[in-house]
Amino acid sequence: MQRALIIDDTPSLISEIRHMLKGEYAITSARSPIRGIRRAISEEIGLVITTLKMREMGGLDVIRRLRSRGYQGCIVMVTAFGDASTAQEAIRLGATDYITRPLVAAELISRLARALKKTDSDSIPPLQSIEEDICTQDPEMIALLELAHLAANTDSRILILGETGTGKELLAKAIHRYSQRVKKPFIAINCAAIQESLLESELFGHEQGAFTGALSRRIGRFEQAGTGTLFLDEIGEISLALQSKLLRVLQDGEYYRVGGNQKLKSRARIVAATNQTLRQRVESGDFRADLFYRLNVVSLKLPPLRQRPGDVSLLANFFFQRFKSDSSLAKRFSERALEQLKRYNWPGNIRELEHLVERSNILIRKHVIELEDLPQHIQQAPQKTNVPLGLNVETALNFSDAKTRFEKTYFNNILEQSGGNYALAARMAGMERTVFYRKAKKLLAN
Ligand SMILES: Nc1ncnc2c1ncn2[C@@H]1O[C@H](COP(=O)(O)OP(=O)(O)OP(=O)(O)O)[C@@H](O)[C@H]1O
Repeated sequence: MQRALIIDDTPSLISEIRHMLKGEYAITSARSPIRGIRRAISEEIGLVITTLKMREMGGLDVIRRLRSRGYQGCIVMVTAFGDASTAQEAIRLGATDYITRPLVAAELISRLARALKKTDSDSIPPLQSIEEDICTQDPEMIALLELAHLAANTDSRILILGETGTGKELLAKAIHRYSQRVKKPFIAINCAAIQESLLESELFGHEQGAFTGALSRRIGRFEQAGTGTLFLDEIGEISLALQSKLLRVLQDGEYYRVGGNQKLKSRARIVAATNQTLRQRVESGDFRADLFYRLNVVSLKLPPLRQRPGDVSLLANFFFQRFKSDSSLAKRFSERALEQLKRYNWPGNIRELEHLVERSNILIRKHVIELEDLPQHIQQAPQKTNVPLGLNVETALNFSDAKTRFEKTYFNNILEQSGGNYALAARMAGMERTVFYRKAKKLLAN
């Protein structure tokens, strides 16, 4: 028997619906919308019946959250407060149907059956807007998300630019989710995190015996992506030799596995990202101009967090909500703490803020987190300018904190001097590229 989950906080309505659907569905219920959403997804329940007004969270939010987390089942909204505009809004957000009370058993049963049939025949869930997945109130970001939404529905290649932690991968995933390829794979590869010698086989796969250690045939990311989306992160890091191989795939869609002679075709949509100024790399001859133009059909530049101070409190609250336990109230930063957070430079951008919230949530046993509870380097952050190298580190810090602070400033500055080019920055620092990359990422996230 098909399972159905009723999400509502009034026991009388739950038992009314339960009674009407007895023998038709295996009914289960959740009086907490948050728990209901989790159950619908984790238990893969095919039908969700929700109401509009609940204390913990409204029904429209339930629909929005279910769809933004990839729930593909049928959602029917039942309410006594229905009006045309709420119905339209529910449908726009992804509800399959909308039924107004008082309920009549026969009508409810037939409408649910019709809604389930419609869900089965719909190949693509209703499109929502990218803005709902990505928290922002910054006008520049909102304009960028509108453009991303338009581009998502085309097959154009997209180049996402932005400093580390600004949300490039999140945006790439949202673009995939709002594209016609949503039911196909989304495959990501970070070109900076993989050794140059292995990157080619990661991308294109290899045949058995292609090189020492290639014990069996392995398919690469292009093949895994199929007709889905391939996200090439840190594209600016690939060598000139690999750039020409990539160019060939982008030009005519053809490639070979390493050590193979069977011509393969790629039909994946390419979304690439970089935290470098690729144009400068093209001018300096480090990045092929023809590849740059092939990738840069639509370009989306994510602003750093320090340029969108209005988003700091919005994102902080969003993360506090995410990290809170079911029973507790979400924590928050005090006004003074928020003022300082808005002044801070955020070299690791949103990832750094997310980690700060996660840590504050665990370590600070107060509901409101004060300025004094923030890490020293944030409390003492002067302004949103370049952090000076800081050789006059306060002796108030212990050695380990002072060392971390120095390293963070060093990596931040050297990356800025290299225009965000990890390979160049690693050379300037005299470090191996992948080691430099891993260390920079770790430091700038905290
Ligand atoms: N606008 C946003 N709303 C909510 N969460 C966000 C937003 N932007 C980024 N995040 C979160 O911040 C973290 C970093 O984002 P993401 O990994 O997409 O950044 P990135 O630019 O790809 O980083 P890198 O260049 O280091 O790979 C993720 O956990 C992501 O979910």
